[in-house]
Amino acid sequence: MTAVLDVSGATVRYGGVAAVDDLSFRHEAGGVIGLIGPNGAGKTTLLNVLSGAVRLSAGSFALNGQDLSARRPHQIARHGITRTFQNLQVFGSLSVLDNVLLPRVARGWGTALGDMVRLPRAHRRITAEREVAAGLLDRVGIAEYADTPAGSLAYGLQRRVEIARALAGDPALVLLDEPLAGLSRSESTDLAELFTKVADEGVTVLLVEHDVASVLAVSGRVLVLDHGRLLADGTPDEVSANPDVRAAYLGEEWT
Ligand SMILES: Nc1ncnc2c1ncn2[C@@H]1O[C@H](COP(=O)(O)OP(=O)(O)OP(=O)(O)O)[C@@H](O)[C@H]1O
Repeated sequence: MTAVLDVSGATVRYGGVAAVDDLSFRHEAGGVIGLIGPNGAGKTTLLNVLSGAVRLSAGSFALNGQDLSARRPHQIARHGITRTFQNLQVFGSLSVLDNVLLPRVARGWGTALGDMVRLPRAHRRITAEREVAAGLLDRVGIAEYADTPAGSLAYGLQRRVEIARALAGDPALVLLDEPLAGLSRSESTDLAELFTKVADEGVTVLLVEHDVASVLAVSGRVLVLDHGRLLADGTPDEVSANPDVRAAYLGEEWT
């Protein structure tokens, strides 16, 4: 069976520092994969690699058997890996629906130009895209805010806008970079439930998050990085019981 994600010997060096150091893992089962580790462990660097923002110094990664390690971010997105960012990236003055519609329409820009001379077809296409975008809002639980300016929503709801936009690319794998940062406990619990729902719908979720308790609660598999290397890999129970993991978190918050 082809792995959804196959990371092999992945290494990123910054000068003398290996932010990610000969990291290998395969993931075939879908679901939510939690990626945790102390500060500076290499989590964000790995996410940046998988989304094409950072190039590997050595090694490779493949999605569904296709090596994507030399591809650019937009190509990687087209091949099925999309992401959200640590800092919210919503267009505050645009409506929630337009935030999700925009990347879908932009993706078909060549077609849009052609459409200018075939207006009925353009109208049908935009109508269809709006329906898809509305469906995405419904999927992430913000359908009622479709016409609201995204910037006026509570922080937790803006996170959902970002997730809807990541899902708009029809990904096989979505990378979430600290989606719970800055949220209240109840907002965190609500949003974390969404990750499980997205995974149940068939999109593999790779979740980087400092809130370890939430990661353990929603992930089927947890990878623990330390100094760019895989320190532990297992179920939430296995990882929680691992003394090396607790030692690595010494001085930092552990659940
Ligand atoms: N652009 C860069 N230039 C130089 N060093 C970098 C760069 N990006 C990351 N690093 C270093 O690589 C290592 C891993 O950093 P990274 O941000 O990936 O860790 P992290 O696990 O995401 O940490 P945190 O939990 O604090 O966000 C750190 O030592 C960091 O200082």
